[in-house]
Amino acid sequence: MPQTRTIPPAILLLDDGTIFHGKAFGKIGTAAGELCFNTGMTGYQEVFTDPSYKGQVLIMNNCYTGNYGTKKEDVESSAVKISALICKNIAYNYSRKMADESLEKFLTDNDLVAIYDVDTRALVSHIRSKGAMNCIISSEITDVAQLKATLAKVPSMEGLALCAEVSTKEVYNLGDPASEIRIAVLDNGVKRNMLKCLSDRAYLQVFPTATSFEECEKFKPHAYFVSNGPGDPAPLKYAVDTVKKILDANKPMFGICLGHQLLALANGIPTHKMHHGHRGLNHPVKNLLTGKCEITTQNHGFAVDQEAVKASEHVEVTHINLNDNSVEGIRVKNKPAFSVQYHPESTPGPHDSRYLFDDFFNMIKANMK
Ligand SMILES: NC(=O)CC[C@H](N)C(=O)O
Repeated sequence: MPQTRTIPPAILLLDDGTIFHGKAFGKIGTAAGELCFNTGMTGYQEVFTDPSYKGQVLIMNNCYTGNYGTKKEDVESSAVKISALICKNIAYNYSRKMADESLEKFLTDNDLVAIYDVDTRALVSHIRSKGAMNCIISSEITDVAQLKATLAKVPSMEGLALCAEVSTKEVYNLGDPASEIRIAVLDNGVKRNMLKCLSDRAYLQVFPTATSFEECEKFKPHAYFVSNGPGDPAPLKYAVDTVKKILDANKPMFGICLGHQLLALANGIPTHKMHHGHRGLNHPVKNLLTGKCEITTQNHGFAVDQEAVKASEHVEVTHINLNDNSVEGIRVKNKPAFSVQYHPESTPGPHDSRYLFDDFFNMIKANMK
């Protein structure tokens, strides 16, 4: 006899009052956050564990999620970081020889509340026209008034500082201590593959997000790496201060995503909340220094102000997004510092932009002479 499952219903309520009904998946419970969508067809496990997604409820645009199960190594941090998940269809059965377990088991082990059988195309269209907004999902509460009251207490992503919640609490080292290059990593919620791309070629000391420049200097680093991270970059005054000191000391610096936004803020260039962000694996970016196009992995809801970069005496745009012309990369004139808004470590995603790690190491070596 084939086993039958009883799948409890679940409800999704948006800040503007829109309701979607679906089926429960993962943990039976209630969870809330800011709605965002990712257009990638693969890489769900890496996306769910990317610490930059802290505080966000993720819609997967792909019509099926879970087809290839999950694998212990395919994570970008120690646990799932999204607040909740919305899918069209869930694959209970998976097929991949190398997989360890099903997505269902992985999400239940990670206490993640999810809903599926939702018209995700309609939901994404809604966000694309109305903009990012908070939402709540529940598979335990059916009373809409009660859900509305809980949702009203969820803070807005704008102005929210979240890095301290996902950054390392302890300083630790990675890579070969005998390496000629030492890099101080400011962990704002760093993805594992960024650390791998760096520690394959250097000895790293990884610091909690709020570590001062003076404290990092005790490691005697040749360069600084400022990582990705969740939330709004604008309230992170401590990190902006550290980046300013890195620049004042003429130390080579590479920033990714939140690290890019911090480099802009340290140069007096503001950031703003985007209408609905960029999240996916196929965003076309043009490198203005080489004239070449690269297909990039992205995950951000804030952006660097385009006009302010253009007007800046100290900073120039190096990369632009070919979909909307937004700023994708900057460099500081006369300083060894650059950053990109997208994810060159690209797990998941194409490897077109890995050359940026070569650029970083070449810059460090030139600076050591
Ligand atoms: N991946 C990231 O570092 C994201 C940066 C920032 N939290 C944003 O949403 O724009």
